[in-house]
Amino acid sequence: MTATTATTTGLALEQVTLEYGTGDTLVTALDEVTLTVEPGEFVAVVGPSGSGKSSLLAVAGALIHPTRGQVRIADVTVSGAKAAELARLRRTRIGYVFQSGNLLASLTARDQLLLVPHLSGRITAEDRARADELLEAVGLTAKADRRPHELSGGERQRVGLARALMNRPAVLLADEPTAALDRRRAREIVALLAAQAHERKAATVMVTHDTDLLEAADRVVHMRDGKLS
Ligand SMILES: Nc1ncnc2c1ncn2[C@@H]1O[C@H](COP(=O)(O)OP(=O)(O)OP(=O)(O)O)[C@@H](O)[C@H]1O
Repeated sequence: MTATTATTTGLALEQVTLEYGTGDTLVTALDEVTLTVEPGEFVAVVGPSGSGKSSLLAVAGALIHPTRGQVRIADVTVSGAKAAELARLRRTRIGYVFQSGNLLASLTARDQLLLVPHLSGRITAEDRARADELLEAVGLTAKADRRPHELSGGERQRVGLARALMNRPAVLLADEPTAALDRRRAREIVALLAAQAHERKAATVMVTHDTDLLEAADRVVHMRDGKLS
């Protein structure tokens, strides 16, 4: 097994199997999935409901240990890591973009971003500069002081993307990031995600069931019954 382990500073899943339950209730959510995503590469995972897409992201984001197989995130082998190391890995090397932004209602757009360094300790001048740079990158400089209810769905999702980039993630994971958006805004967010993945060299995986959104991806992989093709 070690001889075939891929080396990448991005994301590598090697023959990953994830099972839920046991016996009669056993579900194989991921079935020997192998996937390598290089830094700066944008991979779309498409597949029907229940095919294992969210399970793939949970494993790739070090949220769930696979039943079998290896996951490497930015050169850290997840199976060998202790809980504290995994928590640090999630906080410092992985960015998540959620379906509907997952913003805190009481915080301005800028403060949503500054919450990331705040949770790791303290906010530095460099963090403030980075937050402003990221808000500019997603086209929200003029709306940095607005709270979520003062932003459109697409704008909220842009804030979610900028927040996911705050910790300079090696791995960027997006779970149906366009679910709450109309077609035009969905395309805009995916284009922005692709551009940021490339520019910031994040190994990026976007899960979607929308085959209209695949043009922006460098690579498309299909998931069916827990298997990738
Ligand atoms: N905690 C769990 N316990 C038991 N089975 C689960 C659990 N989570 C997911 N599953 C099962 O694992 C399989 C894959 O689920 P998963 O959520 O990864 O699919 P998905 O492709 O993301 O689906 P959707 O597009 O509907 O979100 C499904 O059969 C699902 O019912």
